[in-house]
Amino acid sequence: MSGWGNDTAPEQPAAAGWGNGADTRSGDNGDGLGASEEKPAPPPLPWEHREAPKSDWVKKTAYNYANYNDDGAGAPDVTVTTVDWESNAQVYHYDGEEGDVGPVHTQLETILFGNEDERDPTGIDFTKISIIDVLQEGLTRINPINSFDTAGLHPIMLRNVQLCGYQTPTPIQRYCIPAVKMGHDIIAIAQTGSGKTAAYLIPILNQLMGKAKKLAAPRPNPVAVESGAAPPVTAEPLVVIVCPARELAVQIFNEARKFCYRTMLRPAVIYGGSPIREQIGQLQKGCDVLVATPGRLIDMMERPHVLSLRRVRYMVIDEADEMLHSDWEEEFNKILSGGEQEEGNIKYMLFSATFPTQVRKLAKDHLANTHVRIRVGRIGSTHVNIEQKVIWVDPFMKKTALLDLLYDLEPGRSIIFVNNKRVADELDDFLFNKDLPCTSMHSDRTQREREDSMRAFRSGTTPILITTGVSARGIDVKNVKHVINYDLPRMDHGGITEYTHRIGRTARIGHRGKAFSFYNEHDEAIAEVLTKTLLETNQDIPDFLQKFVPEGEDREHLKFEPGSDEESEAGDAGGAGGWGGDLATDGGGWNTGGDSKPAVADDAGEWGGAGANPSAGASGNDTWGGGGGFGGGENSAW
Ligand SMILES: Nc1ncnc2c1ncn2[C@@H]1O[C@H](COP(=O)(O)OP(=O)(O)OP(=O)(O)O)[C@@H](O)[C@H]1O
Repeated sequence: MSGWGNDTAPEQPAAAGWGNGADTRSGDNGDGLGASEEKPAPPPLPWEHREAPKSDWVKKTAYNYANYNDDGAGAPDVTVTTVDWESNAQVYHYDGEEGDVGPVHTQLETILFGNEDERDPTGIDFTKISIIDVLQEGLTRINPINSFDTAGLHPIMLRNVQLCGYQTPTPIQRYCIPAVKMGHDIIAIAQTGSGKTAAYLIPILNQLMGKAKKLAAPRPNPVAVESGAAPPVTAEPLVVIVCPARELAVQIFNEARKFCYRTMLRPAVIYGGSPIREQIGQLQKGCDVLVATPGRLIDMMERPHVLSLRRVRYMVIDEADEMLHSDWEEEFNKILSGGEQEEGNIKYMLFSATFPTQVRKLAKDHLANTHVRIRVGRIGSTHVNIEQKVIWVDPFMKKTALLDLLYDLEPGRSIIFVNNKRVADELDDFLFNKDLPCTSMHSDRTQREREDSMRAFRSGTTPILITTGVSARGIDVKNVKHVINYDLPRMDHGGITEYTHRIGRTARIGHRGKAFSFYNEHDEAIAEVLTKTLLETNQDIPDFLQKFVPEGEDREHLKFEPGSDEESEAGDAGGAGGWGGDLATDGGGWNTGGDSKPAVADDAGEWGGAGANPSAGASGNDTWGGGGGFGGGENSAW
């Protein structure tokens, strides 16, 4: 077995995959898993007989239930080596007496930013991330920054950016940093792994540098509260960041810890599943930047002595399309009205990699008329650095195929997505019994198990993570080399949007990665939009998807129709000037790269290079795109 789905020049038939449907899907090029004339389909070996090659996967590690006894509920004879909750991670403690900027704390600096020699991001391929078209709409045009050095950042913020190892702003950062400075509400849409978190954290925190004392509630040094020398305070954050998943909240909190370093701003995170009293304890030491999942946020809002939103200046909704979903509507409205502030007092920022039309319309209702909308690439597009393979695997062959794939791949962090919790448990057992170093996570697990699982995956102790969609969005783990869709997302459960988020766990910020998806006749519903998604970044189209390849003009200018799960803007494409679904043809907006081809264009040069001139492509026409785009006019999709 030499490779998986390594198929093919277009004129050659594509790899067939694992299955017994060789008659219709035969003729692979001999290096995939499927049937071919030279190499007939292997008989379905029972996986029990398969042995791991002497590969470099690390040794498997069993879950340590001794670590799990955090609430005193476990067996008394178990040695408890409690791992703390992520929400208790160390943050910079300013001393109010010291002014706006605190002194260096060498030990914490290493905890937050890692060892000095690990901070340099060399090895990242920045050329392909530069790309593409950046489109903006709104009453004001934003002049993008070209470097962090000239972005007008407070010296401490600039230092924190350098400590993170960021040398050049990503496209979304180039626009968001000045847009926040100008005081706009923002909707920002950019591909997975393109630095959206820093795109809001850096400018928002920068705006508050030096003003925290004036804006924040007076409060004692948090250390004094911790030691009991001062009474607890009510948390009155200036910034609230809401996101849909616990792991994501923790991750954003960890980013916020970095950018708050040596500032007066104190970050905290609250999320469901972990002891509320611990999180209340954190809030009562004071909090300026609060990261939260919606349920826990509302819970805390109902305890006015613990949390008040009356001072909030910035509200960020991360993974905004998910958050604006009808399931969250009630929570969302409660959160938005929780500050009871005068209109205009709070700046709203919505971020995501995907943003179906319907949800964007809803989003617009919450924002000021002066908001700006920025998008990098087609909404919901996948990144060109991800090599995507779709492999035919009959349902009963999935385990065998997975095993083969894992044995065949170069060992490295891999995420396996499944569609239900039972399958996640089952695969975890199955792979573990095959001596593969795996862990798993889903929403039925306790929060302790979820955190342990993520920690083990992040650290590389268990480089294989099996999970449901709970981890599809936002999770940023370095060096995820492979994503495997053991099950493709169903159209009624996220569809192509979920696919985009799932595979976006690899190839982040200029790295490369591979995404494999097992496909069979049950996945036909997603086939058409999946095929177009593959075509968009010039991926190989296997035989069994060939019938979904659009023809002629439609092939040249791929249209992502509304009504598909990943909504596009057919209505406003083709010159209407909105957020066109077809970057190659729509005249809307302007691009930074001087090249109006979509993300596959690889010739856009360095970040911030050719794109320095924001009027390039605008044709000096104020009504960008020829009608309705500018200012969200009537023809706009908004
Ligand atoms: N300017 C930069 N230079 C180098 N690395 C960066 C830069 N900005 C962000 N990063 C890093 O890129 C990674 C991805 O960023 P982030 O998680 O914010 O992506 P995202 O756009 O929010 O992705 P997703 O849509 O999947 O949530 C993070 O590890 C972050 O630290």
